[in-house]
Amino acid sequence: MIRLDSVSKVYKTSSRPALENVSVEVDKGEFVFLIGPSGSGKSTFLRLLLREEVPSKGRVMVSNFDVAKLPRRKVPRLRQTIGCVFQDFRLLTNKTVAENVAFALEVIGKPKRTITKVVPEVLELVGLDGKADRMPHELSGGEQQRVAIARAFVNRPLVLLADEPTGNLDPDTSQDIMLLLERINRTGTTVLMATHDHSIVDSMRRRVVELDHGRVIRDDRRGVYGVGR
Ligand SMILES: Nc1ncnc2c1ncn2[C@@H]1O[C@H](COP(=O)(O)OP(=O)(O)OP(=O)(O)O)[C@@H](O)[C@H]1O
Repeated sequence: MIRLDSVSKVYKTSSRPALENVSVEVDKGEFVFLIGPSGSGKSTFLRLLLREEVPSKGRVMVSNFDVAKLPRRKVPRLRQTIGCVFQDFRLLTNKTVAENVAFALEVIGKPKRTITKVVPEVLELVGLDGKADRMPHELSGGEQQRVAIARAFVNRPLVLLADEPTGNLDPDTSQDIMLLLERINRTGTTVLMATHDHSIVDSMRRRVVELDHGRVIRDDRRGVYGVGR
C-alpha cells in the first residue's frame, strides 16, 4: 500500500538530508507507528506520501500511484485515497460538526443525498451522534479530534495518516482516540501514525518504524517505544 524505495530528501535550505536512503514497505491494512526524536524526519515522510514534497532521490508509491511522478492534475486523486489527522485538529471553526465532515465530501463533488446519508453514519462510528449541530469550540479536545477523524475517514480512504493525533490530549482521551484508530484500522484502512507518545506505542504493540537523523534505525513487528527514551 505504501512503499519507499531508497528515498532521500534534502530541503533546499538545509545541508543535512531530512531523510536518507529510507526503504519502508507497509502492507494494506497494517497499523504502523513512525517514531523518532524531533527533527528525525517523521513529518517529511508523511509529506512525501501526500506529494506535499517530492523526494530528492528514490521512489514513493502509495497504492498504485508513483507519487513523485504523478502529473499535477492527478494529485487530487492521490490525496483522495489518503485521510489526514493532525495534532491541532484543524477544524473549520465557523462550521458545525456535521458541516465540517460534509465539507470534505462537498469539495470532491459528492452528491447531496450521499452526504446526507453518510455524515450521520460516520459521526456514529466515531461516537459523536447527538453532537452533529455543535460548533467546534463547544467540544472537548478529544471530541474535536473525533470530528477530525470522521472528516478524514468519511470518504473511506485507503490510508489514514495521523501526525501526533494525541499530542494535545490527556492520557485517557488519548487511549479513546487510539481505540477509534484501531477500529478504523479494522475496516481494512492502513494507518500510519507519527508519535512521541511512549505509553501509547508501548500499550498497542504494533509495528514500529524508528527514524533518527533521517535514517530508519529500527523496524519491529510488535515494537515498543524503546528503553530509556
Ligand atoms: N521545509 C523545510 N525546509 C528546510 N528544512 C526542513 C523543512 N522541513 C523540515 N526540515 C528539516 O528536516 C529535518 C526533518 O524534519 P521533520 O519535520 O520531518 O522532522 P520530525 O521528525 O517530523 O520532527 P517533529 O517531531 O519535531 O515534528 C529537520 O532537520 C528539519 O529542520
